[in-house]
Amino acid sequence: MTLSVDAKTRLGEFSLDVSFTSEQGVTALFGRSGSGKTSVIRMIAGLSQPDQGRIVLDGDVVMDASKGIFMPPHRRRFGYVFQEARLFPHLDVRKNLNYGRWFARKPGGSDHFDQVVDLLGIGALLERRPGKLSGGEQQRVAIGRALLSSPRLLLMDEPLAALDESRKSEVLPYLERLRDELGLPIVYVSHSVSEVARLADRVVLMKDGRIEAIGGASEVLRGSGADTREAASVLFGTVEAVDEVHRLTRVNTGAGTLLVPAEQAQVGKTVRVLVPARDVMIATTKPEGLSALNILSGTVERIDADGEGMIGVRIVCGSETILARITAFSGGMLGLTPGKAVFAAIKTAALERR
Ligand SMILES: Nc1ncnc2c1ncn2[C@@H]1O[C@H](COP(=O)(O)OP(=O)(O)OP(=O)(O)O)[C@@H](O)[C@H]1O
Repeated sequence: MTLSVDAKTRLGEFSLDVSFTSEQGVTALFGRSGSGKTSVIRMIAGLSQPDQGRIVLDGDVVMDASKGIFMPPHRRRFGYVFQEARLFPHLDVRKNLNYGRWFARKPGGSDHFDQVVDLLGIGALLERRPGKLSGGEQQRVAIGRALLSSPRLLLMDEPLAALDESRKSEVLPYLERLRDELGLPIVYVSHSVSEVARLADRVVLMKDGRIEAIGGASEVLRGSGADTREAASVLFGTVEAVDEVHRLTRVNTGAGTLLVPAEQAQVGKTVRVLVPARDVMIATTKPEGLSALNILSGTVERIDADGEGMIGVRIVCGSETILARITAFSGGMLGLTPGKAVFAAIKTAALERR
């Protein structure tokens, strides 16, 4: 599957000019509020039309401004999930889900219905109306409704943004299952580093209506997060052991072995570990008597000042690069320069299941 998007347009004062391709898996459109993410996903969906450009899915031209081609949204067969679930309040969950099937060119049979219901864990909710569901449950039903329209591509615009933290963590594993089990390409709009780190295969970083970077999640989040305060490293690793007593998981990564809070990981599974740059401390001698569980040795590769009194220090640890964000003052005190041997003490690392 290849989605190629080329679009140039003016929206009032705002000018948008983007060009990217998205392959199989999850492509995140990532960036600060107002960077243009929603505008791009709306153009892909056919809910708005750019002044210039072309949008093609696997050779099927859904929009070409120069040729006057504009396929209406329902003919594109792209599923769309919004920030709010937008379910029909007077219909129960089953009928809301069936509404999606009416839009399918070739609706799947009851097997497909059961598969989607099972994938999203909504079997017990079928007879309830949306008013009797939590926000997370409503969103899972909305995703189910989109899937039952048998889309060629799923577009999701901040599907977790309206949920509180505990609801977000309830829905996230279902999004991972979607990604891993259905093989349906997904374009996912988000401004959350942790969501992107956890879900995205490829990240399109947007700023002021332009694309600032495109690449793998680790590369883009480490290189230049949408906000440098949120920059983070994403390390891929394998679960080596789980310590249920201390609720810790030992993960082998290219940077070394890390102990990460999590008690439900499966030994042998590939996982992602998110290390926020602001939670990495740097020492020039191996620290002792420190509460941080993970201390990695490495070499400073590069130092970037952000103009706000902070520096981003890229440290090569084994085959990985970890980003630390510390004050320029501390950097000066430690005499950090490229090539210097250092220790990175990681205060918090979060396991992002894969
Ligand atoms: N129809 C429109 N007319 C005028 N300006 C618009 C229109 N649609 C969007 N904009 C402007 O375009 C800019 C980008 O908006 P957009 O919603 O795409 O950003 P975003 O990155 O998705 O932001 P958020 O995360 O807050 O949803 C904003 O400044 C917005 O005000």
